[in-house]
Amino acid sequence: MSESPVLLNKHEVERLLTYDDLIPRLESVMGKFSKRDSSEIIQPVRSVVPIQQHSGFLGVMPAYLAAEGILCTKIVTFYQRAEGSSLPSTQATVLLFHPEHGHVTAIMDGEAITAKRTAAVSAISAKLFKPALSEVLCILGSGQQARSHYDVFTKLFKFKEVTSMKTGNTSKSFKMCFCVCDPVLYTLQVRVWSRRKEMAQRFVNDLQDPVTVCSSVKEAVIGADVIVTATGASQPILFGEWVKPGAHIAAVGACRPDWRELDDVLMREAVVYVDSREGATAESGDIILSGVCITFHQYNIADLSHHRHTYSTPKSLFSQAEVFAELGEVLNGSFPARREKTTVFKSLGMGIQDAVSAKLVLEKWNGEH
Ligand SMILES: NC(=O)C1=CN([C@@H]2O[C@H](COP(=O)(O)OP(=O)(O)OC[C@H]3O[C@@H](n4cnc5c(N)ncnc54)[C@H](O)[C@@H]3O)[C@@H](O)[C@H]2O)C=CC1
Ligand SMILES: O=C([O-])C1=[NH+]CCC1
Repeated sequence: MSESPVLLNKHEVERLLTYDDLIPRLESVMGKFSKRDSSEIIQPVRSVVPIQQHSGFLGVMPAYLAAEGILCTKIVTFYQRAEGSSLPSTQATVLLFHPEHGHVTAIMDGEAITAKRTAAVSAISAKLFKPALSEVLCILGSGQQARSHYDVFTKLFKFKEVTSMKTGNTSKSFKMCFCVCDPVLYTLQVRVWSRRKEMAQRFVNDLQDPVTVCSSVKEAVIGADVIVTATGASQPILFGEWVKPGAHIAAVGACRPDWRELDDVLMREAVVYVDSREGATAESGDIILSGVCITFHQYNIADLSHHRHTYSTPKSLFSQAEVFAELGEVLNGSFPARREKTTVFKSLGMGIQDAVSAKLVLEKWNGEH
């Protein structure tokens, strides 16, 4: 007879799941996933049931990680809620199974896992793609994801260190200049925007450090080095013309094929990374619907020799934004991190991320009992 499953509530999961432990596990599993070279990791694209009547969706996200002995599924619902609704728009439960015998070993809250693992993956993208000197972080949205992103981004990137030079006397007999490498700490500036300013203000009131509340997306993003989009928007809210060249955007919302957070200009100009190519091409409106304009100039070779073009009118086609690489392909060294460019990391969420998070929580809980 199998033992009863361990039951862990949101409070317990939040306590046990720390970013310091989680980030290396996510980096490792995403790097392995992107190798696609074995049956070691199985993760189908999320199955989604639309609940049209109530503007919601039910998603099932299974994953099997043979080497780690993890068999898991998350069941998640996500809804488009009215502003100020007291109900969470993303709710989830994670089940861990015994891979050999098939019984359920743990049932745990998936809201905390979803909030933390999504933010941790965005933070990994920022580590790889943000400009070297990043001083301004902008968060669009003020819900659960906005908060977890604030927490992990300010934990990891709170300060940048630069070196200052000092001169002084070292001995009585002669004067000498010496240099001291002194770390100077600059506080990362954080800006937040939300559809209703009072929601952004409420978000800020819960924080210890100063954060600027902005009245418009444009005001919030101009000059920002790192931008997190974590909204329920279904139409673009972030426009490429406002984005500082070289900035990094972690795009977390718009997880339906007909939803957008980012406009075509941004999708065209940025180098686009995703968590999973299959997930992104099935579920991301920012990728599926973004019209990238390709212009062809056709020449007649014979006429070229006389310096005349047969077709002087360019012909244009529209195609989807190109996915440059998966985050895991950068983590495993197959693709470069093009930090010098404007970069978008389009996150949809992956079952393997939930699976390693849940395993970590269970290990920690087992360690305490
Ligand atoms: N990539 C991933 O792995 C995950 C993505 N998500 C997605 O991230 C987004 C945020 O999720 P949560 O923070 O859990 O939701 P939430 O409901 O806690 O926060 C949503 C925020 O978006 C704002 N918002 C809603 N509709 C908007 C609109 N039309 N225009 C501008 N702002 C709007 C709300 O005011 C609120 O600030 C959702 O789209 C959700 O589906 C959620 C979990 C994981
Ligand atoms: O990965 C996830 O859990 C979700 N992505 C979009 C909504 C929920």
